[in-house]
Amino acid sequence: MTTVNDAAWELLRHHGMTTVFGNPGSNELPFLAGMPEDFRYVLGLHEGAVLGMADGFAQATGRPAFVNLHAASGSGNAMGALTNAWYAHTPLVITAGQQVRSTVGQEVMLSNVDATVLPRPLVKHAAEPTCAQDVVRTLSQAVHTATLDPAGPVYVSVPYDDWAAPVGTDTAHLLDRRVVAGGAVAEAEIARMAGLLDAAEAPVLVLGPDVDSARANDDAVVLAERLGADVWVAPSASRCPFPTVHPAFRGVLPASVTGITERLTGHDVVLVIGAPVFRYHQYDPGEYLPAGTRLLHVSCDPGEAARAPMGDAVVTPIGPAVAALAEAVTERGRPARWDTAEGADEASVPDAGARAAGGRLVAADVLATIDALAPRDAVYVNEATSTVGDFWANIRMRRPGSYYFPASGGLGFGMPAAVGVQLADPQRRVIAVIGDGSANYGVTALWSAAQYRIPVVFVILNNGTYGALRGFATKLDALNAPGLDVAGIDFVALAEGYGVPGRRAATLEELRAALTDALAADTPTLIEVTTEALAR
Ligand SMILES: Cc1ncc(Cn2c(C)c(CCOP(=O)(O)OP(=O)(O)O)sc2=O)c(N)n1
Ligand SMILES: [Ca+2]
Repeated sequence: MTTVNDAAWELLRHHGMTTVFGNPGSNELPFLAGMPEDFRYVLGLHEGAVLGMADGFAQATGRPAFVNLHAASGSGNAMGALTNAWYAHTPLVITAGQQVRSTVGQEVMLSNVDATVLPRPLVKHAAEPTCAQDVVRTLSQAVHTATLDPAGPVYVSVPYDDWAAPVGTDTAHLLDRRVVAGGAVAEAEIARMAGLLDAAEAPVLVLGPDVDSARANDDAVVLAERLGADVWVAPSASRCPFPTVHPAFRGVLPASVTGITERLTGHDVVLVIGAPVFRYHQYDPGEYLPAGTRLLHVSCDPGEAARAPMGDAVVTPIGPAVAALAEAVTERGRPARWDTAEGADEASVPDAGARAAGGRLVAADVLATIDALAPRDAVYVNEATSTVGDFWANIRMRRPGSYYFPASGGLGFGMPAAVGVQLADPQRRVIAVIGDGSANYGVTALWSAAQYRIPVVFVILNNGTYGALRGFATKLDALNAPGLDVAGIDFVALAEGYGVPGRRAATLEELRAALTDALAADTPTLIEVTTEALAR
């Protein structure tokens, strides 16, 4: 007899989802007991780490990842990580074990009461099948829903007595379904936008994470070069959609209304692709756009397009849209200003003696040192929040899939996501730059990195404080707020406790030596660097 469990694994294999990121409880064991030989289970010690690893893995592969969590308590632990996956448009199928169907109403131990309510509003869909024979179809629906534009997480709760039940007769149809989005670019709208761009005196591009998710970076370069347009990365950047060594690259827009308006002044048409308009952060009301500037918005997400406070938007798949726009606009020739831009592709190796006040290393110099030693195709996972500006000013990124940052700012993404990205892409070295504050939200990922020999280089920038919050406390006149310092944590001891060798670096020489050794190793390393308390 074919059971629901047999058919579920068959469906996951059909979709190539043969890696299970999980942390089990008794509710999950009847499902996991049937795991076939050709699947691998990646255990995370906290569900936030499990989801972060799956998020990194899915973003790096561009394919849906499979997660198995424990009932309500496990799902609840993952909610913080889910905020990032939701805003990153990450395709995830998150399953959670439910108590025996007939006992949930009594709310016996480990009942996930109102299971489909718990993950909302951070999932595209949440379901608990009404009978065992609908489990496999529900999982099939989850895979397609997670994958269709805009991609995103889906949650399925399954009572554990369903797995042994006989599967329904219709399951075979699910294995040969093909479900694709229209994909046809909105030709007329793209043509209209191309016309407006051609007529513009000084167009400018603002590119977001979905350009990198669609691997449309090269077409974005063609579009910028044909238009002779400078390129900004959209604010609160969670991906790198454009090579930072290209002379058109101007940096990341600040996450403030007035800051963005200032940077866009002088441009009569702004084209935003693959990002919401905009992911503001600090509140400083002002004019959304410079007077006379027109904003055009290309998004794969109807929600983004509908809720924007300004601009004309078209909802369409990002990859084909960038290619179509690059094709449609008129070639203007390379602007002279690009040729005077200093060579962006030379490493800036800092003076070895550079020190901040108090003798601590300057974060920018640490980042420049990492950049100088890293492979040209290194992948970075960044979660050091007060030094994001230093990061983008010092780290050169050339290829798609080079940068990941928590898309909703939910900390605890960095270390787990770095493990997931490195698992997805063993050909490229992953370097995680993590603040000492952020590290504590995802530190158990070190254990998974050690257990599965996933060679991430974790660099902890230890300034002993929640630096970004100190920055906000100044802006918000709240410097007497408590809870802003995290002094005295020994990350080398923590790392070694989880099985990852640790090195301390108090000078740039020590950092260079530790980095060189770490990059030569095929196992994970943690390097703890003591840095200045606030970015310059
Ligand atoms: C899960 C979670 N908890 C708390 C915060 C609040 N928070 C916190 C606690 C920050 C400080 C991070 O400190 P860090 O040491 O990682 O980096 P910096 O010192 O460079 O800011 S930034 C920020 O938004 C958050 N974003 N996410
Ligand atoms: Ca810090």
